Amino acid sequence: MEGVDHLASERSRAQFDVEEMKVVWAGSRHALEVSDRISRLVASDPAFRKDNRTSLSRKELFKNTLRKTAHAWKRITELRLSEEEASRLRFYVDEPAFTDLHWGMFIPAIKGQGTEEQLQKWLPLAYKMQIIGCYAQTELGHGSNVQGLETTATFDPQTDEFIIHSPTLTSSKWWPGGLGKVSTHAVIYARLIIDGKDYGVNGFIVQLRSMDDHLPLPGITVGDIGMKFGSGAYNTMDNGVLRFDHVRIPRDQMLMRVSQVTREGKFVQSNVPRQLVYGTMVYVRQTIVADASCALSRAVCIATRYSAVRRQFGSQNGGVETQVIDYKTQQSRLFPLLASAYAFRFVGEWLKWLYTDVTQRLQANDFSTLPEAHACTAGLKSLTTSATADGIEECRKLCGGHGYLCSSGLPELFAVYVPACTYEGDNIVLLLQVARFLMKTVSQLGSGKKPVGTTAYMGRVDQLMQCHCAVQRAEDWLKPSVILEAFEARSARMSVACAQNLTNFANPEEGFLELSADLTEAAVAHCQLIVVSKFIEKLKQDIPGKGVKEQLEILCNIYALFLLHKHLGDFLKTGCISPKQASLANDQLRSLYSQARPNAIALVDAFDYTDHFLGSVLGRYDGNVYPKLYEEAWKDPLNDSVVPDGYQEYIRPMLKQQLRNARL
Ligand SMILES: CCCCCCCCCC/C=C\CCCC(=O)SCCNC(=O)CCNC(=O)[C@H](O)C(C)(C)COP(=O)(O)OP(=O)(O)OC[C@H]1O[C@@H](n2cnc3c(N)ncnc32)[C@H](O)[C@@H]1OP(=O)(O)O
Ligand SMILES: Cc1cc2nc3c(=O)[nH]c(=O)nc-3n(C[C@H](O)[C@H](O)[C@H](O)COP(=O)(O)OP(=O)(O)OC[C@H]3O[C@@H](n4cnc5c(N)ncnc54)[C@H](O)[C@@H]3O)c2cc1C
Repeated sequence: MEGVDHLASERSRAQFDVEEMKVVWAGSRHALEVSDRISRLVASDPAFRKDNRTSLSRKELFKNTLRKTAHAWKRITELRLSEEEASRLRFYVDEPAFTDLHWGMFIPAIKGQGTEEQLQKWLPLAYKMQIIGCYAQTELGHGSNVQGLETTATFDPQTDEFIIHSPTLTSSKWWPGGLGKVSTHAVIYARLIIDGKDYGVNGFIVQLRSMDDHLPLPGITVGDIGMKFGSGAYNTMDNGVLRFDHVRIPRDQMLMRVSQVTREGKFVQSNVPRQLVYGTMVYVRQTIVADASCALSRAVCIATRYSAVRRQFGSQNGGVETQVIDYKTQQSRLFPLLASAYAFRFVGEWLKWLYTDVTQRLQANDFSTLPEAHACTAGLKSLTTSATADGIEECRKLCGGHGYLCSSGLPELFAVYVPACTYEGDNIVLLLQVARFLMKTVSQLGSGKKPVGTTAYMGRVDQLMQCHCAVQRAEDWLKPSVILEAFEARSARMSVACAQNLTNFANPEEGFLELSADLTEAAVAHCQLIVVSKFIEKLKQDIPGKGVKEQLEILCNIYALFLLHKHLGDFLKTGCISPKQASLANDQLRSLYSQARPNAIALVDAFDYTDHFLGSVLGRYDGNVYPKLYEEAWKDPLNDSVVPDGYQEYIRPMLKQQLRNARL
């Protein structure tokens, strides 16, 4: 029935103030106001319609994206939206596009690695979109191994230029989003060569296309790399291939904050660490963590609402059947994901703070926290994107058969999201970076250098190697100190075990390769500890609103105990908890699911997603699923005609043949 809220009774069961929870989710009252206003603006604009994406051809899809991005830019300028509002608008338009890379990587790369003069020259053009840029680092032959990039930038002292060249097929730039068909400029990464000497990989601004007719400039070959996973999905993006044939650019187009090349061709290293060349990746990894909570919460919102609508079995005396959300198995799959969405939100907030802090320190030439910022952004990007990709797929299964329909919104969400496990650093490669950081931390423990920040707990390693979990009753697992100690002990013991095993190898690098699978597990344990501890820290804040803090406490405990249950092997093997304590944790978890159950719908309402943004018949706010699913099916282009195209050519002759055979 139109206009009826089928989930009203669910909403009436909520034991907390949903409006206040919306503020917590958004980060502040101001952020909620902006987000709410902009999401409604996008939802009410027919130009941002997105329900037809899966039936468009690649060319139509791409042109449609160009139209939407142009319309979005028009609205941003007409309404004079602030940077924050404009970024929310792009978010709610919900279509991967070249603008993600322009605003998300090209501009940050210039900001982070350019000199003052370079910022003055390039940023105004980029901010007004008078140039459109992308981030061209990855090549056909190398993505993870940035030091293995082959594109060269050779300094020519005669003309005061760099000659950008792709010496091999594998040196072709491959993957950059926005490169294939749109970008006029790129920040490219190439090996700096002066007088035959290789100074490693640096960033350069290169114009790719003419500002008059958009044709590639001389010496440049550029195009799209082809269709990607899923229909619609990430195919709105023109991931590209790019080759240079001795393309000349002025010397002042090398990004020179980290290192400079003088007019005489002298290489000068600033007093900033070389790793700042990788700075844009640190920035984007941090935004990807925040984005993980958005993608996961969206899938969870769909699966939770649908689980309350869907009924199967359990009818007594002709009464209504059981809502599938009431099955404990459904709860044990769904509620940890709901809790993870909140956990990732808060760790994302914290990571943003860490990133801002490290940026301010870098400006004051304090580089001391850079290794930690790198390890945290790399590790949390890996942890949250892997969990989110798996979580979206789990939500699809939680919705049964209907979850497989594009109209559920889940297949497209999954297809758009999964590359996050690969881009901006393959998740395993990133965990190995965390592992290196942990091994370094452990190796320095006796040296008097006290571990700080997220590894401060390693400073109590002696105590953590000995401690015994104090849990005697299931309720003891609700104490934050108990949870923290278990996670700290597990992480410390796994890292120390790896460090000890490494000493069995004469060559530490060989040892690192041999033990890399164990090392990634230690890295995961450390990153999970960060997420759990930041959730617990969040709960120490003053959180207003009836019942809001209590709900968050339930979610925090679900998150931690679910992880404990999932990684029981780690906790038992390292002797952090006993089998009896593991079973008490499980009892507590079941009880927490029961406490979360009446609040589940309200907890996903707190994400404040419009039906337009969710793009899911199953996740509709009003729960009016069946009539809309039915309606949606008839909109499929296959149903445009009752008898399909191809009947005369293929079906009819086959049927006739069968008839003839039968008569014989
Ligand atoms: C809310 C809305 C948000 C929306 C968000 C949207 C944003 C837009 C998203 C758009 C979508 C897709 C974009 C995708 C873009 C890309 O994929 S760009 C390409 C990304 N590529 C990678 O990530 C490559 C991964 N590889 C690397 O990062 C490095 O090569 C690697 C770190 C793996 C290894 O580098 P090496 O140089 O070989 O380093 P090591 O020898 O291992 O280490 C040397 C030391 O440097 C330290 N290090 C390494 N990286 C960093 C860093 N980034 N920052 C600081 N420090 C770093 C490392 O720890 C070593 O330190 P040590 O010597 O041990 O002290
Ligand atoms: C949708 C999408 C958008 C992208 N956008 C951009 C962009 O805008 N700009 C850009 O420059 N790039 C972009 N990329 C490229 C992306 O950053 C790389 O694909 C990514 O960094 C992974 O590198 P790779 O492809 O070389 O993977 P590989 O490193 O070749 O990975 C292959 C396998 O090898 C494993 N492996 C690799 N090294 C190690 C190791 N040391 N130890 C153990 N295992 C290892 C990996 O775990 C993986 O299983 C994009 C990629 C995708 C999919």
